Amino acid sequence: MGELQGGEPILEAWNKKKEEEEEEEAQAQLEIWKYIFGYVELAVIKCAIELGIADAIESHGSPMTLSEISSTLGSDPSLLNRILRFLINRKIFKADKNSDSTTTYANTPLSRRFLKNGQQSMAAFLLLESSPVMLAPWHSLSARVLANGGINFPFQKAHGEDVWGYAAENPGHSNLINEAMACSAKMVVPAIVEGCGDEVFEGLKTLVDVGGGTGTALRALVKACPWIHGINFDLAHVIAVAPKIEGVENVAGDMFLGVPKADAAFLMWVLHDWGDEECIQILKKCKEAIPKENGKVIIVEAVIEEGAIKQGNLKDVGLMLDMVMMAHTSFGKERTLKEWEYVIKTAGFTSYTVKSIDAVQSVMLAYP
Ligand SMILES: C[S@@+](CC[C@H](N)C(=O)[O-])C[C@H]1O[C@@H](n2cnc3c(N)ncnc32)[C@H](O)[C@@H]1O
Repeated sequence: MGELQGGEPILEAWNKKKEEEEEEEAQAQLEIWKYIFGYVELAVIKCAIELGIADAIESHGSPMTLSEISSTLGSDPSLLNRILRFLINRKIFKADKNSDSTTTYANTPLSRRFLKNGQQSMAAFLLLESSPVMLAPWHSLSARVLANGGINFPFQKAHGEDVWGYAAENPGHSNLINEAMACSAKMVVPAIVEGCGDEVFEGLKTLVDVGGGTGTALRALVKACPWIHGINFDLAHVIAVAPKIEGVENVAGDMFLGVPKADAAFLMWVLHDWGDEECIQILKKCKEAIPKENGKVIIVEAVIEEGAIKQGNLKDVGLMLDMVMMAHTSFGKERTLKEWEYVIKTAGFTSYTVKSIDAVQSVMLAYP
């Protein structure tokens, strides 16, 4: 009897463990397909953007039937039906049965991110990441990891030069990058202004956006803070196609050689493209460009922090971006707060603060 009483909990624990293992096995068998066919989502969404499905529904102004969408797009209705079925299953579009039993298709907040234009459009970003140029380097990621300190950069291996050199020589790809960055800038700048705009921008007369692309971030910033004169600073091939924006001056140059003088320097999604040594050089050039007494460098980047600053899904986006940096740049990476502190302090800044905003990135203010 004594033995049985002692044996029961052991048996129970053994059964529970077995059940858990079986559950994990079943889950793994389900999840594995997600990874095997992971590319399907990206490819079908790219197809939907190229077809202009969300745009067609949006300009129609109300939900559309399959035949209406397919005649607007000039597409094969049965193939389009299968594309829509896939995207509806992922809740990217919505389907409703009407009283006359016809089905109509509508946009959702998510499908509106795939409109070709508009404040919330992220279509250009998806088209960049799914372009053959950006997909090719992923095939050499393992070679990069095995390089053991040797030079084996996936982007160079695929295209013969780094991403910025390639962009300078391929205007089509450069445009894709500029448009993708503009999508993200349109989303992030309002989050910065809302999250900590007073502290960051008040009192600034001039602000230089280093690696500012075609000026989308400054366009939004000078609109929100009209007392600021913006200097949009980027490589010559980017500035050559930057539009004229009221309150913003376009300046071409190389941030490793020098940065135009201003009350503050703004660096959004620039430092993550570079290794520590390069970040320190860029930050030193920014420090030379701002006043010693009250200048600051505004760094807008993800902070990969173990649970502390950015939680949940946004943390996962930061980790995905880190993989993107590994595939697309030579030494770029997403950094933990400790790693940011290292580059900021080594570049000669005496103090810094970090603000969390409603975006993948946080705002770090570095003071000389
Ligand atoms: C990832 S994009 C970020 C663009 C913009 N800050 C944003 O967040 O939308 C990096 C930018 O750095 C620019 N860049 C790269 N090397 C540069 C250099 N040596 N000097 C100035 N800008 C550079 C690129 O042309 C590109 O516009």
